[in-house]
Formats: sequence, structure tokens, C-alpha cells
Amino acid sequence: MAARRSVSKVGPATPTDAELVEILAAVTPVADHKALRPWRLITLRGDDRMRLAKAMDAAAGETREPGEFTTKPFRAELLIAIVASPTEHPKVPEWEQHATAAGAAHLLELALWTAGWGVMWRTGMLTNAPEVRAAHGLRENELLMGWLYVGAIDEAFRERLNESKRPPLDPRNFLGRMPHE
Ligand SMILES: Cc1cc2nc3c(=O)[nH]c(=O)nc-3n(C[C@H](O)[C@H](O)[C@H](O)COP(=O)(O)O)c2cc1C
Repeated sequence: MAARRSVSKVGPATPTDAELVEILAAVTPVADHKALRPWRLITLRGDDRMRLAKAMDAAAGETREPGEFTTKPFRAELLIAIVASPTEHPKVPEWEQHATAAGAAHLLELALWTAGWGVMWRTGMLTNAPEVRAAHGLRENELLMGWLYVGAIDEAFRERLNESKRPPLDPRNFLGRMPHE
């Protein structure tokens, strides 16, 4: 877990849906107040990414030459949209349900990495624009939390990772105590 890194450029191989289901076994135990299951995932493969590209362009008010689209969704062969699906509950405010959905996304990123896949979580200012939401079939209460871009880790990236001199963050900076009088 301590070695996880985002992989910005991934190769074309992807996990199958059956493999994803296996990997999800490490994600479904995410902490979830009152077991509301306030998250779901949408896989985008093949032409789905074209539909996302068109939605992104429409949301941005972008006019392009015929047949041209933003290339953003094509950075990986598999995108997994993370959707927070909160429901009304007297004891579980919406923010807690968003926290569960974000937790599921982090666990999924980690589980994919552990299974040997390259992953990067991406969003954008237009992630929840009406056109992008509609392309994913989101309900009004739902929130699109971005996409995990998934693919193979190529050898060159692995080598760069091994040679990386990026110093680890000091964990002590994240640990504190309550203030006292
Ligand atoms: C909710 C969320 C959205 C993100 N969106 C983007 C994004 O749109 N573009 C980007 O370059 N990084 C984005 N990131 C950051 C990367 O996923 C990644 O964490 C960052 O590049 C640092 O790399 P590391 O995970 O190896 O430390 C996002 C992270 C999160 C949690």
C-alpha cells in the first residue's frame, strides 16, 4: 500500500469485467454507516468513451471540426466512473455517504494497483455538468466523483518508478492531538 503510485500513461490491456468483479471483493467491505451502500460504478469501454468525449465537448461549449473530439477519455481503454448515490437517512448525512463513496474509490484504486494494473483517478471542472451527468444516466441525487483510468503498466514506467527519487511524505505531519487549554 505504501508503494502505490498513480500511473498517468497506461497500456491497452485492461481487466475483464469478471476480473473486476473479483477485485471488487476488496472494495465492498468499505466502511458504510447504516450499510446504505451509497455508491456504484459505471465501466466505460470502447465507444462509451466517444460518448463521454462528446458530452465533455458539449459541456465545455467546444465546437470542433467534424469527426474531432476531446481526446481526454481515450487516455485509457477502461474508465471506471465513481458515482456517489446517497439516500435520505435521519442518522446519516449526505457527507458521510460521499465519504463512503470516496472510500470505495480509493480502495478500488488500491485493489487494482495491487492486482498489477495502472490506475489514475481523474476529474475536471465539468465532471458534473448536465451533459456529462446525462451521458452516465445519473439520478438527480447522485454525484459523479470522477473516473479511474485503468490499463497496463508498461516496463518503462516500472523502471521509472524503481528509479524514482521522490521522497516519501513524513507521516508524522499527519498525526496530531486535540488542543488543550
Ligand atoms: C478526486 C480526485 C480527482 C483527481 N483529479 C485529477 C485530475 O483531473 N487530473 C490529475 O492530474 N490528477 C487528478 N487527481 C490526482 C491523481 O489521481 C494523483 O493522485 C496525483 O497525480 C498524485 O499522484 P500519486 O497518486 O502517485 O501520488 C485526482 C485525485 C483525486 C482523489
